Amino acid sequence: MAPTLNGEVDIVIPTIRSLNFLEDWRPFFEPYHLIIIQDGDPTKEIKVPEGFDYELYNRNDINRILGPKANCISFKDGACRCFGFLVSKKKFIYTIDDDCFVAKDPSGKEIDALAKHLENLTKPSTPYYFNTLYDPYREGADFVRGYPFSLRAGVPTAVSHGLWLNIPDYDAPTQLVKPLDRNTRYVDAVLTIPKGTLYPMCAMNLAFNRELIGAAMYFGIMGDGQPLGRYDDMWAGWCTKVVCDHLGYGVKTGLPYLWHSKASNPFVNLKKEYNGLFWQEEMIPFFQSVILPKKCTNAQECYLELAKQAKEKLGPVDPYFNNLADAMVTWIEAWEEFNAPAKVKNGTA
Ligand SMILES: O=c1ccn([C@@H]2O[C@H](COP(=O)(O)OP(=O)(O)O[C@H]3OC[C@H](O)[C@H](O)[C@H]3O)[C@@H](O)[C@H]2O)c(=O)[nH]1
Ligand SMILES: [Mn+2]
Repeated sequence: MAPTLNGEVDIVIPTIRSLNFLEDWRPFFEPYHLIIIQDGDPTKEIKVPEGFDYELYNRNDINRILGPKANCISFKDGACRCFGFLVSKKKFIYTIDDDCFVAKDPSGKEIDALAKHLENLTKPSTPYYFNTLYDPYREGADFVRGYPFSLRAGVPTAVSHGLWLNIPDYDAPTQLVKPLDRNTRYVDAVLTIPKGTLYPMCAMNLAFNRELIGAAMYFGIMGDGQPLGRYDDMWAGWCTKVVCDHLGYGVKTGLPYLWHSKASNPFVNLKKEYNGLFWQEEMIPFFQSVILPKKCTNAQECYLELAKQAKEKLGPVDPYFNNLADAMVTWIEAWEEFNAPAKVKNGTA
């Protein structure tokens, strides 16, 4: 188990509701610093349970801190969470939704999701050759026969994507036709997503190495005033995976699980994600075809190149993508304002 890295971790929570869920996480989260992004009406008071060390930002704060660049941070969408990624100074970020609670493993033991994410992030990934016994660095497992020794050191892990029991993260059409579906299947595995493969990244239980990939973990312009919503984490997932593949970092998915307690309204969701259901048939082939030049040697440089290609290739699909590409550039400008560009070479920050 990874050591407690509480000096190197920020927990980022977007919220429009109450933060009572933190009581459930208190044993695991109390040693850590929270960055709370209050979305929606800034005059509404958000109560944080006693005993937590936190900073809280509402829309007025975001506008005051970023000035004109604030227009790259979404309003009335969970995508606002990436402001927390921007202002953090820590090496690791864990982001969690406010309707997610502590899950139990099949033995009935409470799952310390954050500790498992930190373990995932501090152990290597294996994107170049699939290990059929899954995570080879796990206690009681290893590389199987036929696995090349030249690849057994693995690569640095940039993203740890956790899963959810109970309410599954379905898109609106699926949720509308299968409202009673509950995820009861606990799969005891952590997989490295192979190089060249994209995946639908969900932000409700997500951790990443901010120094390696933070600059590319931008959640786009979604929600209020935008023709797209609920594709914030999808866009960030596609961008970060392409950047990780280029820079030689790994992305893991699987354990840890948490308990997703609440289904959002599928009718509201359908309106938010409607364009995305069509556009994803264009967005995904775009990311599958992206080639980043060798001169891009860190996440910021890769991301600016991605913004350029997204404007060229997706702008003709809809003018929204021109605005999104511009917002990606603004994000990097803000990122570099807040963080002296981390010159990351060979995966060590
Ligand atoms: O306008 C908003 C709406 C929500 N939030 C915060 O975002 C978190 C997710 O919200 P919620 O749990 O209601 O939505 P889900 O459909 O379950 O979430 C999925 O889709 C949206 C996101 O991508 C999310 O990561 C997915 O899990 C929650 O903390 C809300 O308080 C907001 O800030 N502004
Ligand atoms: Mn939810």
